[in-house]
Amino acid sequence: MAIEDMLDLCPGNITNFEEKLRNFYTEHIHADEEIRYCLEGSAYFDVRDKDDRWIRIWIKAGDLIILPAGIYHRFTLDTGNHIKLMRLFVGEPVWTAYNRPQEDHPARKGYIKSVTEKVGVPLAAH
Ligand SMILES: CSCCC(=O)C(=O)O
Repeated sequence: MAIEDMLDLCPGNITNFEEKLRNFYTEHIHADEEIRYCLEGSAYFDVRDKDDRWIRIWIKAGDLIILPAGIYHRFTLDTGNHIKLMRLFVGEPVWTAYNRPQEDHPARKGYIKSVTEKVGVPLAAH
């Protein structure tokens, strides 16, 4: 069963806006895929490359982003200070964030395993 909700993120629109943004920008993983469709505005999702350097992804209206369970990431608004996102879930919505380090979390282990299998060599993957 697929479920969706809407997040309209801008100052004044959300209770505890600053705290939410601080949490989104703290590096973390989720136990499920993070699926987001951008309807308005823009923002950044950051993920890590294999050398643990940040890769910044700028998403804008019409973009869909899917982050696999267990991948370290963070999120922030850009200077437009607004994004409207559809959050899509497979099954019950789960958005619990587990802050880094999470090397023993099952989702993290699963992510490392899948990346290692795809690349064909063991990776200290991020
Ligand atoms: C505003 S959606 C992206 C932020 C995030 O990573 C989360 O939902 O935990």
